[in-house]
Amino acid sequence: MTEIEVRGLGRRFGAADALTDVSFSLSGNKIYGLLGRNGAGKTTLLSILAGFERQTSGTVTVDGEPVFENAAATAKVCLVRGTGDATVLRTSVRDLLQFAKLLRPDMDLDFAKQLLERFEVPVRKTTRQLSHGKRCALGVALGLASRAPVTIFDESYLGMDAPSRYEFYDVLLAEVLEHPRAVIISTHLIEEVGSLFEEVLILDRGRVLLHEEADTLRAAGAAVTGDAALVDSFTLGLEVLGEKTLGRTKSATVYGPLDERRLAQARQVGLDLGPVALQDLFVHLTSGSTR
Ligand SMILES: Nc1ncnc2c1ncn2[C@@H]1O[C@H](COP(=O)(O)OP(=O)(O)OP(=O)(O)O)[C@@H](O)[C@H]1O
Repeated sequence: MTEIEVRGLGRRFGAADALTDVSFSLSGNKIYGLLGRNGAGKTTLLSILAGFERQTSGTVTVDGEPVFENAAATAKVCLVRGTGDATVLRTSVRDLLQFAKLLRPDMDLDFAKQLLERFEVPVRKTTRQLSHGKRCALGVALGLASRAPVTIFDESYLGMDAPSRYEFYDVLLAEVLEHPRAVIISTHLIEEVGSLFEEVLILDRGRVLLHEEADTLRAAGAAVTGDAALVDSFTLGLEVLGEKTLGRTKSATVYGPLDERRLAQARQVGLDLGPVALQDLFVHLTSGSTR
């Protein structure tokens, strides 16, 4: 079971801080969701985690080993970015697989080939000749087949069409059951992929805004809907993340645990209580925080 420790991490680009005092631990073979608005620092963080770039301050360790320029640690991490780093190559997909196997001896080449068939990636074409979506699928296939103890997908499947993305989610779930490992997914498709997350980390302007078990997070809020006056009285004293009013009906998103007394109160006055989607919580927690 791989342990990732990030302590006081900072990354500066010129005069701007992309990451500031980021600290967290990821412990266990889980699927982690990394969320954050555009420019929040997700790619920067993941690139440092994978040893692709160096931090300005702080430490990042995988199983106690610093990552940067440490082959033993970086071998444990496979980062698939965007459309994959193979996009610039003129090699055929088939040759690229052999090359990937040389770099990552743990890679399951047969599994990679199966995935490419499943995603209908033509192996005779060069990576340059592939469509954007097929390049994404190639990156995803290499990441899944890498069997790296820490496998990271940084918006790597966004270019794939919906059926292919759902295939990816299915394969990912089956794969982590059969070969447990830590998987970090950075995404803006929260509604689509959020149900896979076991733990969620939200970055906000380069800082950790929240790090929570996904179930705790989902249970941490509620959508309260009903007569506007009743909703107002029910939510008095609660942390209200957002409200929508349509005529006399109001829906308020509250954040924080609702005790039995509150739940009974809601039922008594006929208010409707629903779970809050991860995406809604994310939008509320990070609204107004771009840079
Ligand atoms: N090479 C670089 N030079 C200068 N600034 C950079 C560089 N890379 C990232 N940044 C800045 O660091 C901040 C974080 O960028 P990053 O790409 O990590 O965010 P992100 O959360 O991945 O965003 P997105 O969701 O838009 O992909 C941004 O303000 C960005 O402009």
